Amino acid sequence: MNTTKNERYIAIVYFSANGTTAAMAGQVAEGAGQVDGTRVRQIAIQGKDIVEGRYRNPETYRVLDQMDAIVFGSPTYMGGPAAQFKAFADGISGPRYSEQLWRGKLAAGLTIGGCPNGDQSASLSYMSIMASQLGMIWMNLDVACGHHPDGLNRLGSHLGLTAQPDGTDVNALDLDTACYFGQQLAETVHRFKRVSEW
Ligand SMILES: Cc1cc2nc3c(=O)[nH]c(=O)nc-3n(C[C@H](O)[C@H](O)[C@H](O)COP(=O)(O)O)c2cc1C
Repeated sequence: MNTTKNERYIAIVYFSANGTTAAMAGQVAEGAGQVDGTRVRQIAIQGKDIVEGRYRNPETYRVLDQMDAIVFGSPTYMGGPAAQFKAFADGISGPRYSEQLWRGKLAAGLTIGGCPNGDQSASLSYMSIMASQLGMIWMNLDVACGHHPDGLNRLGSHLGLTAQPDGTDVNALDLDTACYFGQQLAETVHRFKRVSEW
């Protein structure tokens, strides 16, 4: 990957079976891409890359090595991240853990569940613990529920993004929240880099 000094790189790596997590990932990418000098990659975790329960696509991890920030995404299944996401997470082990290769990168999480409180926070908790094991810096959602003029963060999640489908689509306010979050994340990445280079 060719990198440019002033550009910042964000990846959203997610699993989605039916497209709603993918729609949230797309909105995060949209928001992040609105910030000048930000390049965004979306990486879908594919079942075909999971062999004997472990994610085996080294290229995904190599791309993530280059990023300034990584957003982790999974639907909530049975009160936690989907098995496909966990297979990806377990595949991070090795030097990325033992040598903390992702130390100092920003991390964030997104999830979706069929219920307004479908224990989605358990998925976000898992992602934040995983990020802390890797030495990453967790980014929260800074919108007070019930106090945003446009109704963002209607589900009242601060640990990360949660969402709920409205029929087959994702609720429009949840998509707007994801777009806002992507923008905030990108701005934070640029701020962080400026401070660390100072
Ligand atoms: C096996 C399974 C378990 C699920 N468990 C939960 C759950 O614990 N909480 C919840 O709110 N929704 C749950 N759901 C609903 C999904 O999270 C929801 O349909 C989501 O939008 C799917 O994401 P996707 O469209 O990206 O595949 C479950 C769905 C499946 C298939």
